[in-house]
Amino acid sequence: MKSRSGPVLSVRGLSLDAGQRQIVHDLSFAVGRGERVCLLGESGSGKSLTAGAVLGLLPANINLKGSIAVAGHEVSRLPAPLRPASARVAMVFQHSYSALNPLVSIGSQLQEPLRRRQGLGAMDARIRAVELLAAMGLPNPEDMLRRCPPEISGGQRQRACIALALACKTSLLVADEPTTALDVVTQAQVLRALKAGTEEPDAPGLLFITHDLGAAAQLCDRAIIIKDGAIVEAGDLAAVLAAPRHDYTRRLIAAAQAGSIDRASPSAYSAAGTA
Ligand SMILES: Nc1ncnc2c1ncn2[C@@H]1O[C@H](COP(=O)(O)OP(=O)(O)OP(=O)(O)O)[C@@H](O)[C@H]1O
Repeated sequence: MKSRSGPVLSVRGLSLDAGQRQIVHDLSFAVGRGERVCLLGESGSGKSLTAGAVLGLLPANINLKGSIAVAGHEVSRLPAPLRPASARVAMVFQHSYSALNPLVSIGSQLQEPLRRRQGLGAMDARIRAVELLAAMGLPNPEDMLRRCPPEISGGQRQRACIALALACKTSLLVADEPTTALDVVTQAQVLRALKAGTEEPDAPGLLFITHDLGAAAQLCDRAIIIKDGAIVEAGDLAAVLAAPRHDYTRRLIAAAQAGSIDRASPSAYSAAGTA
């Protein structure tokens, strides 16, 4: 899917260090509205810290250089709570429990941002909450509204988290390893939910943080491959899979083929040059 307007996220010359230790080096990339971009790399390559910088949630000991603009606002030095409403970023975490209050019903948690951020009245917020849960492929969304997070499965909870992120109506959604804690069938449901949620006409751009090339291939339009905190390759995901230019990318593809080829886009993988 092509970007529908100017970038909702523009990262320029981003470097992150922890004192003497340089962790992320001079990253530059952009995400357009409605575009799904993966930041893909092995464990420890700097993906989560990059996501933290975009979200305004960096640990206190990490220093930042460079520029991050969300919906046109420069936010690199603004922690999340100080950002203007139009530059807020919604987030889906790996562990769905950490994003939800276990004692409050899914319906109440969903309706809160629909009322506060979208200005909907009680009745319209309830209708929209049901629509969002249905769009996530959740069975019996009316019933889901009444349930509390511990009363539903992990995959259902993660899809409720995606609905909650979409209810915030931000221009950018960051999902950091949202399928890693789930089994293969549930992963596919969550990836479908993310796809559905980012396909509406006014959908947010998605930055999908993952080490799982198979998951990225099912969801994303464009890939940014990161190794040791630096971009080694970036471009249209199908093109990267078909003709990887960097040895590291070839290794990621080979590892994905060896581990989970059945989950990935078969056409992309059959075309992948994995010398
Ligand atoms: N607050 C911190 N202070 C110092 N070093 C840190 C800090 N947070 C992370 N690091 C280090 O920075 C590097 C990148 O970490 P990061 O969490 O961004 O990697 P990642 O690619 O997201 O890995 P994973 O997929 O395992 O989460 C790692 O070596 C990590 O140990």
